[in-house]
Amino acid sequence: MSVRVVARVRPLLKSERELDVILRTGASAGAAETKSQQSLNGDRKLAALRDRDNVVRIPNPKNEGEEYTFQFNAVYDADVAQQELFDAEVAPTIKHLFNGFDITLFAYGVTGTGKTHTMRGGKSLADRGVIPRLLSGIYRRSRKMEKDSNGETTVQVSLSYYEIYNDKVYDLFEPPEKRTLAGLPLRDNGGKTVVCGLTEKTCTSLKEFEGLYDQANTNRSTSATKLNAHSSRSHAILGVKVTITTPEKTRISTASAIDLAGSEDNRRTENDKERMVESASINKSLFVLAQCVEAITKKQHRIPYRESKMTRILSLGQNNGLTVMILNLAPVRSYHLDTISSLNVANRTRKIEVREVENDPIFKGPARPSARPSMAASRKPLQPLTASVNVNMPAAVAKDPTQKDDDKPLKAFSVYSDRSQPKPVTQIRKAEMPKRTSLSSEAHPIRTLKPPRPTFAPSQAPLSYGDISAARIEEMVEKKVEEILAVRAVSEQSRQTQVHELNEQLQRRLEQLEQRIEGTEDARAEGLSYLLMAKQHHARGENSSALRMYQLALPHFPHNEKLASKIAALKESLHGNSKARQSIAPVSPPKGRFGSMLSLKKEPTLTLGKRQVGDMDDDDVDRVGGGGFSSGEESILPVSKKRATVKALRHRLGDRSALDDYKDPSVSPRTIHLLSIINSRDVSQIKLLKGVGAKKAEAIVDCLCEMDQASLTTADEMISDHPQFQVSSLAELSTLKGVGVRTVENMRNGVLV
Ligand SMILES: Nc1ncnc2c1ncn2[C@@H]1O[C@H](COP(=O)(O)OP(=O)(O)OP(=O)(O)O)[C@@H](O)[C@H]1O
Repeated sequence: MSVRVVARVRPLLKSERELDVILRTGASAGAAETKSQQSLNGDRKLAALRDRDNVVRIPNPKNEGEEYTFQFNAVYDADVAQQELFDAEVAPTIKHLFNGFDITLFAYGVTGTGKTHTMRGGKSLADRGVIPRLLSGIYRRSRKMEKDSNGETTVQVSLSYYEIYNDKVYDLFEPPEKRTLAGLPLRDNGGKTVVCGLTEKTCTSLKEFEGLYDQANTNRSTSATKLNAHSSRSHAILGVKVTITTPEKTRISTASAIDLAGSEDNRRTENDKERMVESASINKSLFVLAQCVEAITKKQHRIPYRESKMTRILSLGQNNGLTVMILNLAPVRSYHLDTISSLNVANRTRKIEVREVENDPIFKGPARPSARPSMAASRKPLQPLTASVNVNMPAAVAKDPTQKDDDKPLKAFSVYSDRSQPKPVTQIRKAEMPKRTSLSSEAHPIRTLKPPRPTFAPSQAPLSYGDISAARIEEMVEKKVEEILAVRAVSEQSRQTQVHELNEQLQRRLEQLEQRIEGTEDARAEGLSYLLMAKQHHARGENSSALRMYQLALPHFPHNEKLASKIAALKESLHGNSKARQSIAPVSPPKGRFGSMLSLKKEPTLTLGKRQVGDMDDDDVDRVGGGGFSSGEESILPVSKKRATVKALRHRLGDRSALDDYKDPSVSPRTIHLLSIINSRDVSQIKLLKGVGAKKAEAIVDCLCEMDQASLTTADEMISDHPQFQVSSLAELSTLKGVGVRTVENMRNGVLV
């Protein structure tokens, strides 16, 4: 089953104007069909609840005359009440939770779009959000279940609540002063990511929950930003563990309700230093989430879950059960690009499949047959007979020998063959084969050797073969089987000990590694990431932000002269010292025989201004807000324009010289010049290239900086203005994030030498 993605458009805030509304909602052509199908499937009530719009339309930022259309499972307009959203999207998941499925509900969207309002909501009954309503539903169902079973079934609800703040995990049930610098570590446990040392509180009623939840929320990191007076500065994850115990079994399932922090465009936030760091961390984790979504939908081998704690915990596409994503949207123009970016991520998320697997119950009492066909399942156990049966053995033999039943041997226990595992069976049989033949009631070639049955007189009991009595045979079989079982038990025990020891060793190593990474190396990594951010800001010409980041890095590298002089230079530069500005300016492209950027055609900038939606190709995925436009069928682009673009591209790719250049950069001065511009990491120059806008230029520089970071190990290397990673060919250039063959061709064609 795929992730269910629903969009919710928030109403206008007091500061916003009707005039600026750019989002439109509506129904797609196939919506009616889907609804009638749902009704046919019998879920009429749910179908009625979900009988609503399913499409969001937003204008093309470059051409207001065109609209992009994004289709979701449902779309909730600004006038939709909390209750309505809950009834249609969350209430139906509760029964799955009680059937042993895990459920994940998460709110995603730009800052100030209503995620916290949706998940937590307000204080009044009508304003309550998804989370308190979910708990209310869980308690109601628990009570009913307990009542219907006359108290035989009990349901226990326990809670954990934590936040991921600056990529560190903190327990929200603990006061902030108890937090450690490194936060709580994560572990992989049977395919699930778990937070170690988290408080788990048993909670017996909604009232108790409200007390705990409200108190914990005071521990959550929130602040006022320019875009939201109560902005969440962290991702908050509430885990609701439901344990259902019946006389036979115990089943545990978990509902995770996640209020993600919102992405922020720092050109609009005017964030201070602290907010900036938070914002960088929030944006990074959301960027990783978008990358994970993209990698999953493109079926890539590597999904970068581990690059952020949030994605590791969310494990989108790896988690079992049901997942519902609520995409929160602001309807106004000031969110235009961010909204398109969110719509794209959500659109891709719809295509992610989640395994609909319920958690295994734990049975009480003796071991139950496994649901999975296994050796244990196909094997019938040894069935010991009671002492009284043993006592009656002679009597049984004394029965009328003509009766068919009497042909059956009497034995102290039955041994059944283990068909799918012939080896051990052969072992048992081998040992007893000659004797067993006489005990078998079935036709057997050796049977002829058996003394004729009628010759057995009652006085000859117990049954004997030669000198060996039946009792002796049974005794031998029993002994042999016991021996085999004992050997097996010993080897199983030693195997388990080995596995246990190995697990412990691995655990120890893991802990050491984690301590290294999260402890001592954490500080250094944090310092390096400030330097990376500084570099990225610097490349974009955002010198004051760059300075802030360098200053934040300083405590991590206190004796680094280069860093100190960098900060001094930036300070001077910001104070208008043109000399200093020159010294810290980003690396300019080499002005060699191929000329400077001045020799570039003026055309790229002009083309960019007039660029139409139809000009977008697959390489444009990250053009807007880092999220990119989906090439999927829901992002509707004018088909004729698409065709024209493809045709033009084919024509260009058909150009021999272009292909030659692609293979060998050395052949064309144009190629070398293009690469020098790219390697300059100068956003202001790169964005002038044909087919590259400011966003794409930033994405390219960010990508190069990240590659630098990957190849850099010291702060000195990081501070250095000499980039480490050099793009050396067009092929290499086409592998950068957000760039593809077509973009490269575009860029190259725009370069004039
Ligand atoms: N459906 C809605 N109805 C009424 N008010 C809403 C709705 N959605 C959002 N709001 C209001 O919009 C403002 C921003 O909402 P909220 O704080 O929930 O945003 P957010 O996405 O959680 O932001 P951040 O990511 O910064 O935490 C709040 O004042 C909230 O009350």
